[in-house]
Amino acid sequence: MALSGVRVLELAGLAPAPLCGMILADFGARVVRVDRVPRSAVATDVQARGKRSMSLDLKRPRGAAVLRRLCRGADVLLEPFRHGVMEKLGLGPDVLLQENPRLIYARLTGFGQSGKYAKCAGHDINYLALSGVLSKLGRKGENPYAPLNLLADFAGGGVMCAFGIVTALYERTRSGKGQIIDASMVEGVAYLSSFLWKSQSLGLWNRPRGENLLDSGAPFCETYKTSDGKFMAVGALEPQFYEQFIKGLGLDSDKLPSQLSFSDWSEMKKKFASTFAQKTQAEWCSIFEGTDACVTPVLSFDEVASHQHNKQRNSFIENDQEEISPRPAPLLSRTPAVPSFKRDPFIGEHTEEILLEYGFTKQEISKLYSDKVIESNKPKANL
Ligand SMILES: C[C@H](CCC[C@@H](C)[C@H]1CC[C@H]2[C@@H]3[C@H](O)C[C@@H]4C[C@H](O)CC[C@]4(C)[C@H]3C[C@H](O)[C@]12C)C(=O)SCCNC(=O)CCNC(=O)[C@H](O)C(C)(C)COP(=O)(O)OP(=O)(O)OC[C@H]1O[C@@H](n2cnc3c(N)ncnc32)[C@H](O)[C@@H]1OP(=O)(O)O
Repeated sequence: MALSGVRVLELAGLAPAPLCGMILADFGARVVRVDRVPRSAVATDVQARGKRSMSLDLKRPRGAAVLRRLCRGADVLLEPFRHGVMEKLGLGPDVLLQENPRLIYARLTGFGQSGKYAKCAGHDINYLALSGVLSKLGRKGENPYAPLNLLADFAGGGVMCAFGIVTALYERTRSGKGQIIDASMVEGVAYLSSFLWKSQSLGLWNRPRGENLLDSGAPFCETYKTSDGKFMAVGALEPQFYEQFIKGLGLDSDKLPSQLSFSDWSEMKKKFASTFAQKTQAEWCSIFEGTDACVTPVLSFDEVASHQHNKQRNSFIENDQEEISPRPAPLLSRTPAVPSFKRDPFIGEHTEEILLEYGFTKQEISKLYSDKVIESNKPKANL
């Protein structure tokens, strides 16, 4: 796999860093999640595919010293705390990079390592708001609306940070040097929205929120309810595709306002809505199948893995616990990601094997156990 041999230490965090670590693991990195000494062995990290877990108390000076030693043998450290937490633990980048100049020290936060909000708590919606992007999201006449925590946490955070790490790893092959990655989710999601910024002069966003071409304003870029209570998604933007969409609906384009007649959009939506309401989702699927009308069913999580197209591409996988999840993307032709099919690790399940792997002796490990600096949670065998 592309990242085989890369050793990553991921300090346990909420949502974005776990995704970042999972992406690296899917593509072959050996990812260790460093958990706290737990109250329970069951982790809340649901994005732990392919990771191992060790349990380490970083608040104890000897725990921090263990992490320093681990970092000497690692390629990447991924930390998800607000600015200042690592420095307070004596684990700031100046310390760790001095001990291992090849280390890539990735800091994944909401507000970044500087600026007046650097030490403030926050979540996806706050970062999205500060990036300007939230102001663009929402339906006409309604308040801005955050689409789950997908944009800032995952796209602008986890994925962008993974990109930074891979870029730094590539650069290190030339310079031999590590570096610090300051991955701010505000900036990550703002960068992701470059198209919005750079297309302003095209007049795409002149109208209020929810009244533009791509923000649920246009009747040909919308979802519609079908007679069986399901939905169809329409993205018939270009005139040639719009023509096919109108044809599929069984409407006469000569009797409709022109596609880009903004003032008629809300009437056109009503017309399309009443048309879609006359047939089931399956009926609309068979009408639009094989056309360029850009009309697709809105699938539920229950339906998505068995949809013919997704099945043909094996886009979803099932692990040994019969849990279905998306296959890692994108597909690399020679060195594709090979996700683990095993269950997620318990907190501290691999503490001992990881420490041995990083050069600790059995005696050192026993002392750390007895001093409660580390903990182990081996699953009991089912005999
Ligand atoms: C929208 C998303 C968030 C979604 C999260 C949900 C998935 C979960 C939120 C609530 C959960 C539920 C709830 O807990 C109740 C149930 C509990 C049950 O166990 C499970 C079911 C629950 C229903 C549970 C289910 C789910 O888990 C929830 C629904 C996001 O936006 S995520 C993005 C958040 N932002 C960032 O990541 C940006 C960077 N980070 C930060 O800004 C802060 O970390 C953050 C997120 C604001 C948290 O601040 P906090 O004060 O808690 O932490 P920090 O200041 O960063 O400091 C960390 C401290 O911890 C110490 N520490 C770290 N590791 C160790 C260690 N190994 N040993 C010892 N100590 C450690 C560290 O030293 C810091 O200590 P100090 O505070 O003393 O400096």
